[in-house]
Amino acid sequence: MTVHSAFADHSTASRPSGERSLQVAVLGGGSFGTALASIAATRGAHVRQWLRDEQLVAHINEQHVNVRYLPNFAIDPSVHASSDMAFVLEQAELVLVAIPSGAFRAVVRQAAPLIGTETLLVSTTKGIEAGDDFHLMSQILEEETVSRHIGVLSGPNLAAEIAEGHLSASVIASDDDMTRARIQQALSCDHFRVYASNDRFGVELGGALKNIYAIAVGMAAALGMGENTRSMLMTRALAEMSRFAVARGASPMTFLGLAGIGDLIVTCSSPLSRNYRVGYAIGEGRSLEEAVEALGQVAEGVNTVHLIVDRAQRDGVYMPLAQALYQVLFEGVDPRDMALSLMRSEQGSDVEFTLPREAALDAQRRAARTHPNDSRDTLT
Ligand SMILES: NC(=O)C1=CN([C@@H]2O[C@H](COP(=O)(O)OP(=O)(O)OC[C@H]3O[C@@H](n4cnc5c(N)ncnc54)[C@H](OP(=O)(O)O)[C@@H]3O)[C@@H](O)[C@H]2O)C=CC1
Ligand SMILES: O=C(CO)COP(=O)(O)O
Repeated sequence: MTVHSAFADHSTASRPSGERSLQVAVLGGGSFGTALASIAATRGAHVRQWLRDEQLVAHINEQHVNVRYLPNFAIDPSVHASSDMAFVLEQAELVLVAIPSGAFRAVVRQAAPLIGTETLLVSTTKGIEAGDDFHLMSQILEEETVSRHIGVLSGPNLAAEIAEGHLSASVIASDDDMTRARIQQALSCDHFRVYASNDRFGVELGGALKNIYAIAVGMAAALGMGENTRSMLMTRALAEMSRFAVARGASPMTFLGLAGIGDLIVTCSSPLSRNYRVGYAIGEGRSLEEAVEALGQVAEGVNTVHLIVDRAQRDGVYMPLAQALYQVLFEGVDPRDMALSLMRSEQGSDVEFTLPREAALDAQRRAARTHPNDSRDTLT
């Protein structure tokens, strides 16, 4: 097995000198949690990482490799893994939570008694909690802990590429300017940049929503659809994502940034994305269950699509791509039939923030009334 030492290669240039070390806790031993733990350590922080698998804990501490999630990369040797939550959180000033959405609340609840009002608390998870309440991860952090410094880290961040030292960037979103600035200090290094945003809700929704469309694009790729198709899907996905997020109070501008279009591009383009891989497998003819089982990790988009379609229906937000994916994944609709039906659906406005969708549709209705024989109905 070749173990690259990209983290170590970049550490010397990045480590600040003469500063008191920040105490960082990472909850979660998956690939992103591990990559972030290593980055924080190369920046000079004292890093403890919590995971529940004792064998993996021992391996990380002895071999400095996460054999399950990032087998080919050397973790900064100062990262200390443990399955003891109290030990990991003892004195932690910054806590990064990298746990899938299905287990997020339970883990945060376990950590909560050890988190103070001044602890910086950041979710890296791109999902939505199952249930009727439509809770994002940062809302869970707010509900379950007393921390006054809550943030969300999201962006085009394939963990394996970060681990390899590929130049990457992310967004820290928080209402609190000190939280944003301190996370930027703690995590930015020669191969990882961290930009700031005050639209926590928009950044978080961007990360959760793009997973849905990565499944759809993976499916289209496996079906042999071309680059025009990919581009159309991604751009219309962006329209849908921003429509949904804006209806829930986010800024449309956020979707022009790293946590919007940036993350959509990477997740819809790379077989390293778990969501893309699930879509690809389904496009090749596997069932959803087979695709998820073969992946062996969590593809958040599978649960997110269900929650988004439900919420969009209740709130009256038009989301044809998400709806179509839902029907393919859960109602047995053939993806090719679905593609044709989408091609025959309404053609509204390109960018709704310049030409509102209703205005475009209204003009089409008037044209259809005054020139009924010019073309087929575009509003079917
Ligand atoms: N991987 C990536 O490229 C990126 C991921 N993200 C986001 O970050 C989040 C974390 O991702 P990632 O690091 O890849 O990890 P995963 O989503 O693969 O999660 C794996 C970690 O969570 C632990 N875990 C799962 N269920 C539980 C539970 N019930 N109790 C305790 N621990 C549990 C796993 O433990 P065990 O091994 O014991 O099951 C493992 O340590 C994801 O939600 C993802 O959306 C964001 C950017 C990039
Ligand atoms: O969020 C990611 C990249 O930014 C990783 O996506 P996946 O969860 O699909 O692997």
